[in-house]
Parts: sequence; structure tokens; C-alpha cells
Amino acid sequence: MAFLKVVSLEKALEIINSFPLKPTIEEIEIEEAYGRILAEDVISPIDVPPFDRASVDGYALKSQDTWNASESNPVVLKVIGEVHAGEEPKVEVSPGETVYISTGAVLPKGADAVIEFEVVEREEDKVIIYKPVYPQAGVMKAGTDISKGKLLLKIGTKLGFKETALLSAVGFEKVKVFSKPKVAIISTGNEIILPGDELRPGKIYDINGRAVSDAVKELGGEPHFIGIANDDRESLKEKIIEALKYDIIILSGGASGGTRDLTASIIEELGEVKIHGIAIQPGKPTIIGLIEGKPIFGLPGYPTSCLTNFTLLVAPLIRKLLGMDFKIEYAKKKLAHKVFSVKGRRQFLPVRINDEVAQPILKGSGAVTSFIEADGFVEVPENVEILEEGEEVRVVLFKF
Ligand SMILES: Nc1nc2c(c(=O)[nH]1)N[C@H]1C(S)=C(S)[C@@H](COP(=O)(O)OP(=O)(O)OC[C@H]3O[C@@H](n4cnc5c(N)ncnc54)[C@H](O)[C@@H]3O)O[C@H]1N2
Ligand code: MOO
Repeated sequence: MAFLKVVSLEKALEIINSFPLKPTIEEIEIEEAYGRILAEDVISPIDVPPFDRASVDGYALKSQDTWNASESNPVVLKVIGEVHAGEEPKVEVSPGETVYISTGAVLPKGADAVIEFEVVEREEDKVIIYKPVYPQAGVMKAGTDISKGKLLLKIGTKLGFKETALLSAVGFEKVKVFSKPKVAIISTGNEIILPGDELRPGKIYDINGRAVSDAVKELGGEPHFIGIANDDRESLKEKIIEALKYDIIILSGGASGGTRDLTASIIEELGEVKIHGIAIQPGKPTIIGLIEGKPIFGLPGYPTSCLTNFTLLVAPLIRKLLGMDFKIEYAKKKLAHKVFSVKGRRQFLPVRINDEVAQPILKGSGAVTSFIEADGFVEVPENVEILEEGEEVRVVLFKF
């Protein structure tokens, strides 16, 4: 067992990245595609619109017939039929002729423009036109919106309503996406209760179960909350065994006291502890192991510490399973004011971002509002004791 042998964040990430998990792909119905991550490039199989289409209600004609039309010298065309949306035109327009057409209908052969009905006069089977109509006026040509063979969406795109609309426009019934990583979540501690339970002395409501579940969801994963394990071997072991049917297991709490050893010893009994301590703050007592090929993370109990470590250690793995790069995303910001730090441990402090400025939230990891009010957390390198106001800093964003 790698008992309390503290490793660097880089080493921890290297170990996590080496875990035997790979992205898997599935084909799903378009109705289920919202929020999923594309596992293929999408090329348009058709032209949109698929045919030259009237974009106004009016008369389809040969534009050349109208070029000499004016108020004093109108052109008269003969109406030879009608074509409505959804129909195949049965008529062809010859010189001197026109066809009544509705918006969205196929432009009949021979015609190259449509004039709105409001600007012409209709007399029985005649239409009187007082101005020239330009070629393609009132027409949307086939493929001008989307052309067949065009790359529409790239692999890795998160499908929002615009993307699903695009898939619908080209007739996709099914689409290939990365399978959602299934993540089991267990909160630990005798003091933790669920909303709805009675708040007896010494008890507190579970925050990590909710926050981690929804962060997993926001990343594109599928959370499975297993429940709260008491600080006893049987309760914890039972919950961990139950969690093994999922891809990744996340525990929170019990990191610093005796329960920590309990977690480590259960992981060691069922699999292997790979990391027991990381040289970061928060997160020093973090445990990471592998049971039956499933990564298991023991994150700190303080919600702010738990979510910081989730973002640093677990989010890159979930992203990797969704076809993205395994890496922490940093943004460069300027520090709003001087910050003192402890030398020797890399620190991550919650910050609020206003424009390009990172404003530290100095409430400590014990406060849940530290992370709720934060947009990310600033990295204070291990060899730095003071960060000056206005200094450029690296910020990990709470953005999944
Ligand atoms: N003597 C020392 N005490 C502590 C140290 C230390 O080095 N020496 N480290 C502190 C740091 S840093 C952290 S982080 C915590 C680590 O705590 P654990 O991971 O063991 O977690 P717990 O003790 O179970 O919980 C800490 C705190 O968070 C609350 N908590 C736990 N789970 C949840 C949850 N699901 N929802 C809401 N709140 C939760 C728990 O009740 C505690 O108040 O230890 C420090 N102590
Ligand atoms: O390790 Mo605690 O997680 O420093 O806040």
C-alpha cells in the first residue's frame, strides 16, 4: 500500500491517466442526443433546402419576361396552374406564363424567380406585373442553406438545441455519441444526513453527494448516488461493493481521521491503493485506488476541498472518457490583491472572476459558500509565499 507517501499533483494525474478506462461510443436516437458529446464528424448527406424553393407566396415566372415591365408599360403573364408546399410541380413555365406558388413549394421547371402576390394585379387567368423581377428573387436555391457533403459538426461537440436542430435539418435519426461515464458517489460520516431528515444535534446536511452528482452531470457523465456510509467498516465496504458496478467511484469525507485508514484498508482489501496523499492544499489526504479496474477516489469532506479536488483529479478523467483531452484547463487572470501562502504545498484558493481579475474568497475550506461563490480557484505554486496584487496567476475554472 502506498501509505501516506505524498505525491505531486503531476504524478497523481499521470497515475489517474494510466487507469485502464477508455471512451466508448454508442448510437442513440436524436431525441436522446441533447447534452451528449458527438463521437463522429457529421457531414451533411443532403442539400438544404433539397430543392429550389419559393421563399414568398406569389407567382413563379421567367425573370427575363419582366425586364421591360414598368408602371406605364406592365407585362401580362398567363397563369397556367398552381403549386403548393409538399407537392411535386406538374407544370413547366414557358415564356409568357406564370404559376401561382406558395412559400416553401418547389419552383417549377422553367421559372427562375417568384414575385409576391401583393405587388401584382390578378385578373382571372392573367397577372399584371409593373416592375422587373431579378433572377432568383423570391427563391432559395437548393443547397444554399446547407450543402451536401459539408462538415456540419465536429467530433467532441456538445449537442445543444442548435446542434440537434442542425442534425434534424439533414435528417439524422440517430447519432454516435460517447457513452456517459457512470460515476458512483458515496458520502461518508456519521454526521451526514439527507435533506428531509431531521436535523438532530451534531448532524449536517449532505452537500458533497448533491454537488458531485450534479458536477458529474454537468460534465456529461451519469451520476449514481449510492448513499451515505457511516464511519464503520461494514457500512463503507457494503457501499463500495455496491458502487463497483459503475465506471468510477467517488467517496467524500473521512479523509483526515480514522475513517481515512478505514477507506484505505477497504480499498487495499478489495483492490489497490495507488495514492495516499497529494502535495496540494486542499486535498493532501486524498486517496486514489483501483478495484477491479475501477478508479476509486477518496476526496476530502469539506465541500470546497471536495469540489476543488473533484475538478483537479476526477474531471479530467471524465472528460477523457468523453473523448476529450486529459488535462486541467487553466485560464490566466490578474490577482485582485496580495495573497500569503504556505511554502512547500501547492495551494488552490477559491476566487471570483470579474473581467480579467481574480478576487480571492478568503473564508477557508470549511465554508460551503467558498466554492458556491467561486468561479474557479487560483493556483499558488509550492515555492511561493506571497502573490502580489496585479500578478498574473493561473486559475482553474469551475466550468464543466
Ligand atoms: N488535526 C487535523 N485536523 C484536520 C486536518 C489536519 O491536517 N489535522 N485537516 C483538515 C483538512 S485540510 C480537511 S480537508 C479535513 C479533512 O476532512 P476529512 O476528509 O476527513 O473529512 P471529514 O472529517 O469527514 O469532514 C470534514 C468536514 O466536512 C464535513 N463534510 C464531510 N462530508 C460532507 C458532506 N457530504 N456534505 C457536507 N459536509 C461534509 C464534515 O462534517 C466536516 O465538518 O480535515 C481537517 N481537519
Ligand atoms: O486537505 Mo484539506 O482538503 O486541505 O482542505
